Amino acid sequence: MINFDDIFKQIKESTHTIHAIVSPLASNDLANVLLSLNQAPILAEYYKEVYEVTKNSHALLINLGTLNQSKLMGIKEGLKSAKENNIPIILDPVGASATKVRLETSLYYLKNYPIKVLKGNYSEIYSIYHKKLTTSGVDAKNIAKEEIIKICQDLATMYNTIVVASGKEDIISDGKETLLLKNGSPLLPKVTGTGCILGGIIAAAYSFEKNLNAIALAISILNIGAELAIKDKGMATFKISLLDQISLIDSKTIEERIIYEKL
Ligand SMILES: Nc1ncnc2c1ncn2[C@@H]1O[C@H](COP(=O)(O)OP(=O)(O)OP(=O)(O)O)[C@@H](O)[C@H]1O
Ligand SMILES: Cc1ncsc1CCO
Repeated sequence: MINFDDIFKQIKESTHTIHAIVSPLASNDLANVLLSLNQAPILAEYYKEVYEVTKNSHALLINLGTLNQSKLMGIKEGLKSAKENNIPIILDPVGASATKVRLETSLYYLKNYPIKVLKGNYSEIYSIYHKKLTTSGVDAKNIAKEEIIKICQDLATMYNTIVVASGKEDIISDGKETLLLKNGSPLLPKVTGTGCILGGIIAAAYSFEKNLNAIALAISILNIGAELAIKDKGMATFKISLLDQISLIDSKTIEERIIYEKL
């Protein structure tokens, strides 16, 4: 049984600054989730201030959702600052399976910066590994879980990072240890930006403890929150109830409900 008591207590009792450069689509929910977990989100992305903001933060989350030129200039400053000031970088390669520029950008960041956590959905992780878009033939929905597990393990070793592949079952691997998490709700992929929110929770948890357990806690906060949320009153109520449950959840509830395998 994983014990989340200590890390959950740290998160709830001390506040870290999480610098998040994310899609505007998800930014409000992500910031509110971090606030509800007692953390301090900051969403600066103007290239002239990004270096300074990252330097004063405990983690930098880079999310490629809704890219544009000025955002890329900001991201470059954030990555430079994180590398020079030893701030952990969490990369969410949104859309790396869909366009060449997102895939190439993700691969460039992985090669040139110390990415501590790479978190994508199955398609994104598959595309990064094979350096190939899933729109060009492969249907990532049909990729066997076993194949994605092996990809996570290999990518983690190749880039000296922790890899998270999100989906019906979530995979976490540092190349040596691998966890498979089985909580969640089929309604989660019906709310846009839940993967982006997950990136924010992972960035916060990882800034407290740099290990697989922190990531497992982050995923469980979202997925068990979704299991507890109201599901029979429509999607808007589900989303609000999900945010409520995330703000109310405790480590005991997570330990009681988590379903996982150590591979
Ligand atoms: N079919 C499912 N059943 C249960 N949980 C799921 C399912 N699909 C996704 N999830 C959960 O939803 C969360 C988001 O994962 P998902 O893979 O949908 O991210 P994403 O594709 O990056 O999302 P988005 O693009 O909307 O930000 C994760 O916590 C994951 O475990
Ligand atoms: C729908 C969508 N479009 C760009 S980012 C995003 C959120 C899912 O990651």
